[in-house]
Parts: sequence; C-alpha cells; structure tokens
Amino acid sequence: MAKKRTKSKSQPTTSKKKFSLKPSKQNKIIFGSLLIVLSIALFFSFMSFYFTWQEDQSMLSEFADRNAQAKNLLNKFGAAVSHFFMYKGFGLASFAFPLLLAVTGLYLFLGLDGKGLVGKWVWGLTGIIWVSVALGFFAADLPLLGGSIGYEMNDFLQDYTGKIGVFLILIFVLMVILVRLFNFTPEGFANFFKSQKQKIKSDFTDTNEQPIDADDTEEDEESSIELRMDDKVQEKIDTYTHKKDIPPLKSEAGLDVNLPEDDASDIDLTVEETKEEEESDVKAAKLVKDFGEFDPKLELGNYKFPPLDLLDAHGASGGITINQEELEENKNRIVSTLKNYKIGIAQIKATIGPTVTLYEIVPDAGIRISKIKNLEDDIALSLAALGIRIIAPIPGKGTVGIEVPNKNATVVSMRSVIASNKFQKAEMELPVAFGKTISNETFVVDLAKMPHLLMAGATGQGKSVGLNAVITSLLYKKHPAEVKFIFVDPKKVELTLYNKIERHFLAKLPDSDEAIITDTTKVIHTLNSLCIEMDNRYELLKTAMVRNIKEYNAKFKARKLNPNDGHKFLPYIVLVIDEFADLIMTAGKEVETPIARLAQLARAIGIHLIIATQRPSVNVITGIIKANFPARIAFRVTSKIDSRTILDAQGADQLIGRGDMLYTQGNDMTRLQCAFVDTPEVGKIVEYIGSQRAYPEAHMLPEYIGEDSGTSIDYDISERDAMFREAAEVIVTAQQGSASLIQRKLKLGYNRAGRIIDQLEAAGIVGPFEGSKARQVLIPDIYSLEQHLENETK
Ligand SMILES: Nc1ncnc2c1ncn2[C@@H]1O[C@H](COP(=O)(O)OP(=O)(O)OP(=O)(O)O)[C@@H](O)[C@H]1O
Repeated sequence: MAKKRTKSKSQPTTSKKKFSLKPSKQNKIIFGSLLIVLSIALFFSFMSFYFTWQEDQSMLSEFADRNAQAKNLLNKFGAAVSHFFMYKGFGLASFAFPLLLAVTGLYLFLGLDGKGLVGKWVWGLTGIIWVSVALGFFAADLPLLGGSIGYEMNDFLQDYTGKIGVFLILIFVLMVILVRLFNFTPEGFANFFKSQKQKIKSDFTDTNEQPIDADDTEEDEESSIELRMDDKVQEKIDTYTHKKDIPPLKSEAGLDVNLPEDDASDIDLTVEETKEEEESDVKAAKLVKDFGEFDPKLELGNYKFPPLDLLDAHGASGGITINQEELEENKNRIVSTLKNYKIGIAQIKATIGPTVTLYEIVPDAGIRISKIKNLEDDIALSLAALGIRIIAPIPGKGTVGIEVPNKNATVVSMRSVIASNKFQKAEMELPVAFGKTISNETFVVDLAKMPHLLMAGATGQGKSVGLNAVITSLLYKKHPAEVKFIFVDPKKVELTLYNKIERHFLAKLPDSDEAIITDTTKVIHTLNSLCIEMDNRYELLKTAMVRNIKEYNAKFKARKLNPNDGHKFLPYIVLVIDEFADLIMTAGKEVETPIARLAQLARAIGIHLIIATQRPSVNVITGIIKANFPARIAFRVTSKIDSRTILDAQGADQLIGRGDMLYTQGNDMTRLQCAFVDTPEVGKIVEYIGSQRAYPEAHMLPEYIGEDSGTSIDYDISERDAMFREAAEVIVTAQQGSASLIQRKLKLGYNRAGRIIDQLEAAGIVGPFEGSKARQVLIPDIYSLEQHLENETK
C-alpha cells in the first residue's frame, strides 16, 4: 500500500516537470522563426544604417511621435536598433548579431541538438569585441566602423598600455581565437602552404605526362567508371518512367509493392551504417582539410636525400664497349665445337651484357636439347673460358643460350643504376637496384614484394658489395621516417660504417648502446623483440581493419586512425644479417625459430629480412629457412652442391665472381652483374646523411624480456602491480592471455604489461608462455576469478 501511495504521488510531479521545463516542439519552431525574422530585420536595419544614419539621428528622440518618419529601411525601429548596436555598440562587428540570431533560430526551427550553440555565442561575442577594438585601433578616424565600444575600449587600453600594447593584445587574442577555434598549429599552417605549393606545381605539370601512381589511376578509373554506370542507370530509369505508351504490367506492379517492403528494413540498416562511416570519414576529411594529410617526414622536414655525386662512376662511361673481334671469335668457336658433335645451327644471335655475352642458338630441327646441355664442359674447353653457362632451353623462347664471359668486364657502377630512369621512377615500396641484366637493363625489384632475401656466395665474390648495394638503394630512395634498418654483423667490420646514421635510419633495443649488433645473445633478443613488434603491428592492423602496412599507413596518413588509440605511422623494418652461418653455428634453434617465424608472417606488416652467408650448406640454410625465402641471390660458389642448396639448381658454381650473380624469385633465374659500390662511397653517403639533423635517438624496438628472466619467479602477493586486479579482470573477460591486450586496455607500457602477465602466471590465472600464441586463461569467468583471489589471501 505504502508503495502504491508513493507511486501515485510521484507521478503527477514528474509530468508537471516535463510540462514546465521542456519547450514543446511547436514552441521551438515558433521561437526559432521569431529569431530568424528578427535576424533578417536586424540585417536590413544595419545595412541601411550606413546610408541613413545622419538623417535618422535627429529623430531618435522623437520615437514616440507617430508622425515622425525615419529613412532606415525598417523605419524608427531600424534606426533605433542600429543606432544602439552600430553607433553605441560595436560598429561593423554588430553584423555578427543577426548571424548568431539566425543560427540559433535555425537550430530551434529544425530541432537540432543545441550543444554547440553556447560555444558559438561565446566565440561570436569574443570575435565581435575583437573586431570592434581592432577597427577602433586601425580605423580611429572612422569611428562608425568600430562603434563607441570599440573606440572607448581602445582608448581605455591605450591609456594603460600605449599603442604598441594594444597592438600586442590584439595579436595575442587573435592567436587565441585561431588556436582554439580553428585548431591552428604551425604544422597545419606549413602543411597548408605545402599542399598549395604542390597543387600549383601539379597544375603546372599537368600538361606534361607525369608518371602517376598506379593505385591512383586505378582508383580514378574505377570512380569514373562508376560514375558513368550511374549515369546510365539514371538514363534507363528515366526512359522507363517517362515512357507513357507502355502501360505498367500488373505483375510488375505486384512486385513493386512487395519489394520496397522487404527492402525497407535493409535500406534503413545500410543507411545507418553508411552514416556512421560517413561521419568518421567526414571527420577525417575535415582533419585532412585543416592540417593536410599526416606527413611522417615532417619531423625531419629538411632532410636531404644523398646526391648522386657521392657515388663514383668507376671508369665506366655508361655504355659497354663492344669488341667485334671477340664476338666473331666466340661465335665461330661455338659453331665449330657444336659442328664437331654434329649439331647444326640454324641461327645465332648475341646479346652483350656488362660481364657476359649471351649467344642464343636456334639448333637445327631434330637436335635434342640435352645433347647440347651435356656439351657444356667441351664448349668451355674450346672457348678456353671460365664461367660458361648453358641455358637449354631459355624459358619462354625456343632457343638455347650460351653465356660466355667478356674478356674485359665492365664495372656496373652504383651511380649508373641509381641514376637510371627505371630506379628513379620506380613506384615501389622498397625499391632495390641490384645491377644490370645480361641485356644491360637496370634490374630493379621491390624488397617489399620479395619479401625476404637470402644471399650466398663464397668469400670475396661480392656479397658485401651486394648488401651495400641493397642498403644504398634504399638510402637513396627512402626518407628516415619510412624505413629503419637493423644490422647484425658478427664479423664486426662490414656494417660498422652505418653507425653514423643510427639516429636517422637504425632501430635498436631500448637498453643497448650500439645499434649495430655483433653479439649473439643480442641477436636473439633483437629477433624476439622483432617478433613482439610483429605481433603488435598485427594487432594494430586488426583494429584498423586493414590487411597490410601499405593500407594501414595510407589510412593513418588520411587521419582515419586516431593516435590516441595507439595508432602510429609504421616504418618498414629491414633486418640485415651478414654472416648468418656464424649465428646458426653459435645459437642454432634460438636464432632459427624467430627467423622462421618472422619470415613466415612478417611480410604484411613491413618487416623484411636480408640474410647473407658465406657457407651455403644445408645445416645453415635449413629447409625451414629456405621455404620462407623465395627470393635468393647466389654469387659464385665453389661447388655444384652449394649452388643447389641456395638456388635449388646448379649454375652458381659457373659464375665468374666479382659481382656476377644469379637472382631467383621462384621459378625464373636471372643472371645479373651486381652494381658496385665501394666502401669509401658508402662512407660518403653515411657521412652526408649523418651530418643532417636527426631524431633524438634510434628507432626503439619493443623491449624483450628473456624467457629465463621472470616466468619461474614466484611473485609475492604484496609485490603485485597496482593494476594487477584490473589486468586479471581484462584477461578473464576477454579469455585471452596477452600482454598487448593489457597494454591496450589499461594503457600501460610493454614492460609493465609483461610483468603483470608474469604475475598472473604466478597467480595461476594464465598458463605459461607459448611462443607466438596467446597464453591460455585458466579462470573461466569473473566470479571464479574473485573466488580465486579471495582464496589466495586466506
Ligand atoms: N659488383 C662488383 N663489381 C666489381 N667488382 C666487385 C663487385 N663486387 C665485388 N667486387 C670485387 O670483389 C671484391 C670482394 O668483394 P666483397 O668484399 O663484396 O666480397 P665478399 O663476398 O663480401 O667477401 P667476404 O665474404 O670475404 O666478405 C671487392 O673488393 C671488389 O674488388
């Protein structure tokens, strides 16, 4: 009964409240219209004030006299109101009042959520005061512009601070308005100018045929196709509906009735979805409009790419000298040797490369290819030359190829390949100019597509030069914000040069002094840290709902990903390991496992491995490594077996050394002359980069806590982290035992999250470390968790 009574008592009061506090929709419309009408009246009054104020001023005192007439468009009302606002008030700035009234009226009229209105009024009034004081200051001779308030305030301020003081106050208030209202930042300003500059530039260059990003053109085409298709559809519909002579079929009419009903709910749903998407897109578009696209290079905005002059031409004038005599001689020898074995030749053609010349032979009909292949050694003997390689048949052509080394090999300079059009215009993520093919074309491949590279060759055959060529290519094409290197150099001499670009291009573990890793335990830590980085990056990709780093970075640049959610621009990471054999010998599985894991998974998230080894034996290049490194380079090796180990084919044993190499990325094998870059040249490049402004420190990799350093420790309950309980709840709710989850949900650093995970393990809430997989959660729900923790304290 009592309950009932209280209920019946409370009901009328609430209904009364509702009635009295909330203006009805009709009232809002009425009030909104009033404000809009008022704003129009004010606008016209103000406008005509400037033409009629002098005549009208005399009759302001005769307001009550019905016979007196004012010249203002809104007669006495207009004259009085505008005198009050324009003359006595804020002058020209008063025009903001009708604007503010109109906006408020519209909000009420349309029933919009009026949350932003207060802000608009505050900023509007601030702007009005600022403009009137500024006009009072700059146009003191025309007091009508600033109004009495502007004039007086200006006068007042000048009495205390002088002209300069008022000027500085005006500047300061303007800055406050720009920063708070328009989110003005120096970067945004710079970006604005940058984008304008680019726009003008592109307007100028539009007429020239510029290479356009392949993706862009595709998108453009798609969108234009879409547009055209839409037009067509529109046309169709129009012709259908306007065809009066075709009466609508009954069945069609029936369908028409059914379809919209079915579709109605679907349409409602999709509209809502797109609205949400549109909202975030609109936000991103606004951000991009205000600040320009996110530019990862801005922090080192003045970074200058190394100029071409730092590289030597190495005596080569660019072209290859053709020795006609040598060509003839070789041709004759090949023809006669084959003749000796009764192999007739229908045609022979020579392609001259920098180190070898390819003689393409079309044998007479009926000759078995294997017969020519078996004569490899005999042909080599008769030509008295090392490094002859027979390709029978040349894939894709009906010919047999015989590669014969030139007597005078031409050095392919790094300078010539970097300067080549192919490299300069390469639209690749990580373009690498390896050198030149047998037909003297520059060979450029995308490391991001390889996606990892295995490099092998006997000592002194050009491996180090090859590695330098890869690194140099990237240094010439990529900004420090876009790519980071990790160098592992057990020999301690090959890669030390790159120390100078530590703060530009290198990545390292947080606790290490040297960025170039020479010590095996450090290598293990770094590899595991890279695995963590990989997991973190995958997590970021997942939350951003993209498939790879390219899409992710594009989305981030378009400001569609919020840095407050942990999103950041992801640079590519290139791990270079020189002398891999040494590592495998000392660390074995500990190195092999993370490398295999990275090789298997890291392609999508921009981590690429380049591994070089002198000893291409099966216990170094193991099956698991080989399976994950489809792109391989072989310099000259000493035996056929080694060649098979690297390339799964022979041939590398027949190379001539000094940068002569075979490249394969799956099936095809390409013979290349590696570009030559000498140590002094590399020295000059790193010096040039190193002398420029750098980041405060090298790019930091996530910290890796060795497996031995924690998991087995029995944590004391009193030593537990303050966030232990929250972390346990997060883990149990999500049923996913990962440190990165704790990191994200509780906004903790990696180290702290790692420690909490260890404590959770010690408390029996999560299972032990399981490599790449998340740990098992041993508590099924929050209730059991509470009981578990309570039992612990008993
Ligand atoms: N592409 C090239 N063009 C011309 N000469 C080359 C080229 N590559 C290497 N050489 C010559 O071969 C020498 C040895 O090359 P490099 O130091 O790269 O060998 P390596 O395989 O790294 O040897 P190691 O394994 O002992 O370090 C170079 O000093 C250079 O004279």
